[in-house]
Amino acid sequence: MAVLVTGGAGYIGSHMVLALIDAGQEEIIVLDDLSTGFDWALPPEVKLVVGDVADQALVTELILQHRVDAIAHFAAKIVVPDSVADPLGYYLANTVKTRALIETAARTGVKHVIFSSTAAVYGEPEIVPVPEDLVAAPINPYGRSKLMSEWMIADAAKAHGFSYVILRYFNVAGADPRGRTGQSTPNATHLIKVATQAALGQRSHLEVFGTDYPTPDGSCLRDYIQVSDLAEAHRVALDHLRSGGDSLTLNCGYGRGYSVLEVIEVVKRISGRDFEVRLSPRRPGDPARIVAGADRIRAELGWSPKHDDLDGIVAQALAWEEALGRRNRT
Ligand SMILES: NC(=O)c1ccc[n+]([C@@H]2O[C@H](COP(=O)([O-])OP(=O)(O)OC[C@H]3O[C@@H](n4cnc5c(N)ncnc54)[C@H](O)[C@@H]3O)[C@@H](O)[C@H]2O)c1
Ligand SMILES: O=c1ccn([C@@H]2O[C@H](COP(=O)(O)OP(=O)(O)O[C@H]3O[C@H](CO)[C@H](O)[C@H](O)[C@H]3O)[C@@H](O)[C@H]2O)c(=O)[nH]1
Repeated sequence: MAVLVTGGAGYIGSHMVLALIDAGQEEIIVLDDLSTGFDWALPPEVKLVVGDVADQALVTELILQHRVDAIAHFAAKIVVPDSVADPLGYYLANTVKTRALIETAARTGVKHVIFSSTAAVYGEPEIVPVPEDLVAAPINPYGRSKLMSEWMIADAAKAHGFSYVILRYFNVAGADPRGRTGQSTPNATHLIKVATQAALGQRSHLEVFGTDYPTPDGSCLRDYIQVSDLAEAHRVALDHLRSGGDSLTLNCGYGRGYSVLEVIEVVKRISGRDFEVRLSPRRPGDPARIVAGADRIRAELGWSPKHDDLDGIVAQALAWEEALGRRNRT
């Protein structure tokens, strides 16, 4: 039984590959077009195929040749403000290409699919922490592109007899505690990554996008989940499906929100470095607060996070950023 990991050379996918290896999964095939991923993010024993998830001939060949029983589909475009500027690009990358992949999976008899969805499907939820049953109402093209894919996967699973787990990630942060991989995208936009770069002097300053939100300090609230805990959620989801478990849609978060200003304070404290913070206008597409209702994944999969600690997440992000700086200098 082999697992096809699309987008496995990216940030979260490369942590999933490590989680699978650590759990003894023998055959792992990564399909990645390296648009934002890196071949060096993968251990040498993992087969990397450079290609597009929508290349149905290639994906069919990989599935049949390696007898793939499960696909973990990470490959996507992921930046909320970019999706506002380029909605058609996001619908192509995240919806149209997912359709092509799922069609290939259905035709070739793949049994299980794990899909990377997002808290962005909830939009501006009225209930926080947000439960999975809340009607999804995304407020940006990124969230809509992912919600459409969720619907396609659920419909196709019923029609074609595969099972799935849709994981709705909240804000993913941190790095492999053993330093094997981390978030490596140049010009990244994610708050914790940007703040650690500012702390290390790799950026001149950090902008806070919006201080007039209806939150305690006026900046946005997010639920930051450590990336290896998230990868472990995928691994237990795979075990669940392989042992005959039902299809599920689950939030991945800790159930606690931190504001942008709080995160910045933690980065300054943990790094011991001060940096310039500019208070700027709101960024398009940002919801004010989004925090996971986090009970269902524990109940359904027995998932038990090991890194639910913002200080630790920031320390990992700093360590990875320093390692990346050394790598880029050599
Ligand atoms: N980072 C977050 O906070 C976050 C939150 C919620 C959901 N997600 C989802 O998690 C998944 C992984 O995100 P990430 O943060 O690791 O991003 P990433 O950009 O590091 O990884 C995406 C990977 O997919 C590859 N890729 C993109 N399009 C492809 C295609 N058509 N064919 C083959 N490979 C392709 C890229 O090269 C990259 O390696 C995405 O689906 C994203 O929407 C991320
Ligand atoms: O330099 C920065 C970067 C971010 N922010 C703020 O920090 C918060 C978090 O922003 P990120 O860009 O780190 O993450 P998002 O919440 O926009 O989105 C992330 O989490 C979402 C789920 O909540 C989606 O899944 C998406 O893929 C993923 O990028 C937002 O309020 C944003 O405005 C800043 O103030 N300054």
